[in-house]
Amino acid sequence: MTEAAATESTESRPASPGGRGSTAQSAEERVDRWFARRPALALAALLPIGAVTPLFPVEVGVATFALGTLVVGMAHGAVDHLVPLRAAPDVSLRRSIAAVSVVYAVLGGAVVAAFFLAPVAAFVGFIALTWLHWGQGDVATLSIAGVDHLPTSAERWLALVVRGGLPMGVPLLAHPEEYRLVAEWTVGLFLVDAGAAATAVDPLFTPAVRAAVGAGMATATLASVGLGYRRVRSGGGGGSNDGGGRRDPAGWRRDVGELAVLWAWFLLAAPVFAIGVYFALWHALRHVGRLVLVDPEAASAASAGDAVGALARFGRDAAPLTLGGFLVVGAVGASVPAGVAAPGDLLAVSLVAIAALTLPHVVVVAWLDRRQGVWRPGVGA
Ligand SMILES: CC1=C(/C=C/C(C)=C/C=C/C(C)=C/C=C/C=C(C)/C=C/C=C(C)/C=C/C2=C(C)CCCC2(C)C)C(C)(C)CCC1
Ligand SMILES: [Fe+2]
Repeated sequence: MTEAAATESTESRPASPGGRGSTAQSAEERVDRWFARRPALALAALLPIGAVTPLFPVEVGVATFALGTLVVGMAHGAVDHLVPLRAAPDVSLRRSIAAVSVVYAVLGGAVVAAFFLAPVAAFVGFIALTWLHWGQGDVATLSIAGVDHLPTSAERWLALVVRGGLPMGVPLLAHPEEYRLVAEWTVGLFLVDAGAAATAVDPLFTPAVRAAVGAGMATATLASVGLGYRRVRSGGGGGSNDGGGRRDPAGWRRDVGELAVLWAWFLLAAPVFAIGVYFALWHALRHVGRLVLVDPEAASAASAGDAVGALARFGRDAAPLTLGGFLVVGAVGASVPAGVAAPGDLLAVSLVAIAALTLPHVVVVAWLDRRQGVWRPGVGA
C-alpha cells in the first residue's frame, strides 16, 4: 500500500464510491483495510471461541451483545443527523438535523406502536428489516471497495439477500432454541399472559420454515458466488463497472472468503453472542468507515494513515446522540407492559429500541446509497 497519496492535497470530498482522485482512493483503501478487511480477519480468528459458545449460558451472549451495542453499535447510527450535510452539497446543518430528527421521530414512534399493537408481526418485520439493512451495508462496502464481480443492480440485490441472510437466517437453521428464546423474550414484553408469547411465536419455528430458510440461503449463496465467478472468468462482457475491460478477480475472492467466515460464524456460535460480536465488529465498523469517508476532516486523517485521528473525529460527532440512543432504550424499557426483570428482558428491550432506531437509520443509509450510486453501478462511480 503506497503512502505517497498522503502528501497530496486533501480538499476533495470523497462522497462517491470509486471516486477517482488519488487521495480519495487512498482514504478508501485504508478505511476498507481498517474497518472491513482486518475486522473480517479478526472474526475468522474468533471462530474457535465462537464454536464453544453454545456450551455457555445465554447470559454470556447477552453481556456480549450489550457490550457490542455500547462500544460501537449505538455510535454507528448516531451521526445520521450529519449524513445529509456531508453527502449533499446543498444541505445546511440546520436542515440536515431537522430532516433526520423528523424521520427518526415519525418512523421510530411507528415501530414502537407496532410492537404494542402486533408484537409477533413487528418482530418478524424487524428481522426482515435487519436482513435488508445488514445486506445493504455489506453491498455498500463491496461497492466502495470497487469490486468487479457485481456489475449490475440485480447481482447486488442477490448479494444483499445473502449477506443479510447470514446473521438473520443461518442462526435459525443452526440454533433454533436460542433464536426462539429471544423471540419469546421480545414478544413477551407485550403479551403479559403466561405462555402467550411461546404460543404466538410457534409458527416461526416449524421445521418447514427452518428448512425453507436453510435451502433458500444455500441456494442464494451458491448462485451469488457462481454468478460472480462467471463475471470474473469472462472478463468485461458488457458490464458497466469497467467499461468492458478485464475484471479483477480479487474482489470476488474477498467476497467468497467473507461469505465462508460468516457462514462458519453463524453456524457455530450461539446466536446472541454471534450477533452481538457481528453487530459491533462487522456491520457497525464498516458503516463507521463509510462515515469517515464522507467527512472531509476524517477522510484526510485516514488518507494520511491516521486511524486514531479519523476515529477520534467520528467519536466526537457520534458522542451526543449515542447518549440519545441510550435514552431511547431507557424510554422503551420504562414503557413496556411486562416490565424489565431479567437479563433476557434487557436484551428484548434493547432489541425493540434498536428496531425503532433501525427503520429511520435504514432510510438515512438508503438515501446515502442513492447519493453514492451503490445500487446503480457505474452511475455513481
Ligand atoms: C440520529 C438521531 C438520533 C440517534 C440515533 C441513533 C443512536 C441511531 C442508532 C441506530 C442503531 C444502533 C441501529 C442498529 C441496528 C441494529 C440492528 C438492526 C440489530 C438487529 C439485531 C437483531 C434483529 C437480532 C436478533 C436476534 C438475536 C440477538 C439473537 C438470535 C435471535 C435474533 C436473530 C432474533 C436520536 C434518536 C437520538 C435523535 C434523532 C436523530
Ligand atoms: Fe446500520
